Amino acid sequence: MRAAGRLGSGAALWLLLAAQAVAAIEPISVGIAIGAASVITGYLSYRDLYCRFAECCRKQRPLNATALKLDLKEKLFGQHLAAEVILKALTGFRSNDNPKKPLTLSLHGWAGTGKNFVSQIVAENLHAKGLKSNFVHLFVSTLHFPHEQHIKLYQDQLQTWIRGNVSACASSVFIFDEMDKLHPGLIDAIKPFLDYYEQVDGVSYRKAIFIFLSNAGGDLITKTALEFWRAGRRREDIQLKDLEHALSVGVFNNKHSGLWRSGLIYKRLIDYFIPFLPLEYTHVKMCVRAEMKARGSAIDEDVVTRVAEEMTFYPKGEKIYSDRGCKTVQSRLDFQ
Ligand SMILES: Nc1ncnc2c1ncn2[C@@H]1O[C@H](COP(=O)(O)OP(=O)(O)OP(=O)(O)O)[C@@H](O)[C@H]1O
Repeated sequence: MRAAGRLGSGAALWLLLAAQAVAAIEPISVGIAIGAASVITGYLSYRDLYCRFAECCRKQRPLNATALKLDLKEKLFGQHLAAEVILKALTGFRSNDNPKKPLTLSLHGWAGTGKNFVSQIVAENLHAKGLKSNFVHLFVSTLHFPHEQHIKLYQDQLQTWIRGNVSACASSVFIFDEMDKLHPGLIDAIKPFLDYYEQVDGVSYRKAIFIFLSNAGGDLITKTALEFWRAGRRREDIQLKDLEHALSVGVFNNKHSGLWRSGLIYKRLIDYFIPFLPLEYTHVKMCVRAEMKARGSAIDEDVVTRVAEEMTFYPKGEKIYSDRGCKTVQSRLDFQ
């Protein structure tokens, strides 16, 4: 939808040069002048101009894979599997102009290992406003679906909400936190949207992204990490194949996973089960340093050590993994 037809290129150039000349004299006029010239010449449509001020869902906004890779490398600690799989899954999905189904990721791990944190990074790389974007939607089980007796109502609301939002923006992102606290069966309401249909009631869901976050499977992930540690093998040697299948089966058979006997698993509609490994003492220290940096403070290694040593580590004998990951680092830092 163009605001005006294009003028001849000579006239267009003249108008832009005139706008620049005005800008040199009076900088405040620059936006208005260039904006007006652009609209008149057809270089910018009303929509382009509008999108400079308001958030727009740009269908073809490319994913900057380099920026995402850098974010994951620099900000996410101790999660080599998650970083690798998320980068691959997102770049593959977004570089495909014609995906056959929406991308569905299921993130698993104990508290404070970075599942919400990574969702935030992903959201920011997909939509400039990140979690605050109108096209990124966060559902929290205990907040949005608290009562077991209202499952049917929640299912209807969820379908309506997702349908409405994908109609408005095909590349919408939906994040479901606390999946392990979701009533069994509820999530199956969105199964038709995750399937390989070209359209459902006139809406295509194929460009949307669904991310599930869950503590379910955390024990299984810890067990594998511990086996590697006890065998003297490097944490970085743990591969997705060491965990992914066991994770999907474990979650499918776990009544408290939100995906118990779920058609999403049965029909293989979840593209990746992504394990978040339990965090070690060194990772906790990295989190403390990152938090200090974010607060603009100088890194004080004594404080870093003090905060890390205040955390509780398990299993009882070896004390390798922080039982809350990096979750209480921020509040502990306040007390130093
Ligand atoms: N692997 C990590 N790398 C860097 N920072 C992390 C990591 N894990 C956690 N953090 C820090 O700890 C905070 C809390 O972590 P986060 O909310 O992502 O945990 P979670 O895995 O979603 O936990 P829960 O299962 O309880 O929701 C994050 O905001 C981040 O600052």
